[in-house]
Amino acid sequence: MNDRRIFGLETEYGVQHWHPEGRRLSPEEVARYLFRPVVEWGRSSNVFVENGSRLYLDVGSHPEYATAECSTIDELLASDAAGDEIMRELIAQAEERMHADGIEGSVYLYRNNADSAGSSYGSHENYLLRRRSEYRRLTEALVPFLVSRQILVGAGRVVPAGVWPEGQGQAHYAFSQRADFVQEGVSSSTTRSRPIINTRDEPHADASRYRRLHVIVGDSNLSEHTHLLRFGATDLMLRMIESGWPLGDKEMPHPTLAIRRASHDLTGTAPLQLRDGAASALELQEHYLERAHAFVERHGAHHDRVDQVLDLWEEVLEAVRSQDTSGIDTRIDWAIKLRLLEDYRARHGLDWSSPRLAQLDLAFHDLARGRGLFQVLLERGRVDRVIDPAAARRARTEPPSGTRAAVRAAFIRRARERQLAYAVDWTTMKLNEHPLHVISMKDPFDTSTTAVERLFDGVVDPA
Ligand SMILES: Nc1ncnc2c1ncn2[C@@H]1O[C@H](COP(=O)(O)OP(=O)(O)OP(=O)(O)O)[C@@H](O)[C@H]1O
Ligand SMILES: [Mg+2]
Repeated sequence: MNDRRIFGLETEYGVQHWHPEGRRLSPEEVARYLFRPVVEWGRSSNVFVENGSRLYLDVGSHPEYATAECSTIDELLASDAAGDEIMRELIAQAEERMHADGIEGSVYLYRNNADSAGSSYGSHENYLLRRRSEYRRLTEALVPFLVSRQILVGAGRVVPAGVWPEGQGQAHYAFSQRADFVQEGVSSSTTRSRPIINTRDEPHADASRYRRLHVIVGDSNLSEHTHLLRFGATDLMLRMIESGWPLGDKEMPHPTLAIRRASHDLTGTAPLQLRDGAASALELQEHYLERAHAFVERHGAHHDRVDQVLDLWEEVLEAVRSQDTSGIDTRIDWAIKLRLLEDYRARHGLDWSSPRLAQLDLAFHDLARGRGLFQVLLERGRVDRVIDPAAARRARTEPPSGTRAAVRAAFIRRARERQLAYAVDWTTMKLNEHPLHVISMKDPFDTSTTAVERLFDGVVDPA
């Protein structure tokens, strides 16, 4: 069994300008300010940066950072944290320029999944698969796992009255931000129909050998442990499916209904319809965890955080089962947020319908240090970390070392040292002045920089 996989995480951010009296800029205007320095050095609002990751502004107003290809979860956590840092730097520069233009107020940056206008934006996971795996079977087998996974790794949401059950229902707290926006199970469209898995076949690699699985159902997570569980458990699921490990026949005929039911039921016990019978989110996850334990016992752990993933998986299920989240409320997003809101609710005697709670929910996702509520908990040591903060700081400029991202970063560094314009995507790189010398990187595990050296030492600076 090949033990290595590529992971990547794409995060779309929400931005908002706030001014107590003056005119507030629209999110589109804010995004344009944010990307001005990017356009100045990269000549585009779609660039690859020095750590090998992609930074861009699509149509609309949600800046996106896509981590470089990572071959371990630790690399992924670091590369992802670097994205938040880059966005903070862009915010600081944008505010300076705005103030220079006479526009007062502050820019808020949110790592969440819905704005006040009711539109949703994503947190997309990417997993490398071998082409030979039966893709259709794999995605079908993954859907019930992904539908129930939100009880592990949802980011938590204050739900206003009238949302669930649809058109009615009291205000309450739910596991997931994204669940109510999901419109399909497995489909090739991302924006129009918002599926759980997007099947558009863009492997960003040798298409005869690889596929890229694009999971777009996840919430934007904040805590490193929640990311660890999200990627660690999903990777274990993929390994089990790829190796034909028996997972039982858990086909889910109505995933969009099931995902809503599971999200709005904090007990984890609401029955979700399967093709044969029904199972709750808790039962489904207990089943997958039992299978994963047996799988790891048979095949051994394939990386050094497998035991931690399995333990955390069990701890979260135990918390849901016992309705006691005190064991996970420093590690799992929905539980961290729930504790904060419950404390506030108790102190002020508030009902879930209070607008104060919806504001705190939003403030939880504010990325500003010293202001965003999750950031403050982190700074006060009330949230546990997985990686050394120094590793996250290094990842701002350094690529993950085990993938072609290292080659891309070497190319970008040398091009920028010489102030040469370049064009890069996930699999190719070239200098605009030397359009015939395209470097192709079809194998995401290839870390050889020979072609980059040949280009710069042989073509750009021949001896
Ligand atoms: N071969 C691969 N297998 C798995 N993940 C990959 C592979 N190549 C790149 N990735 C990761 O996939 C993500 C691609 O991000 P990007 O935003 O470009 O996604 P996209 O789906 O191609 O495009 P868009 O968001 O514009 O629709 C990155 O996080 C990257 O690290
Ligand atoms: Mg993207």
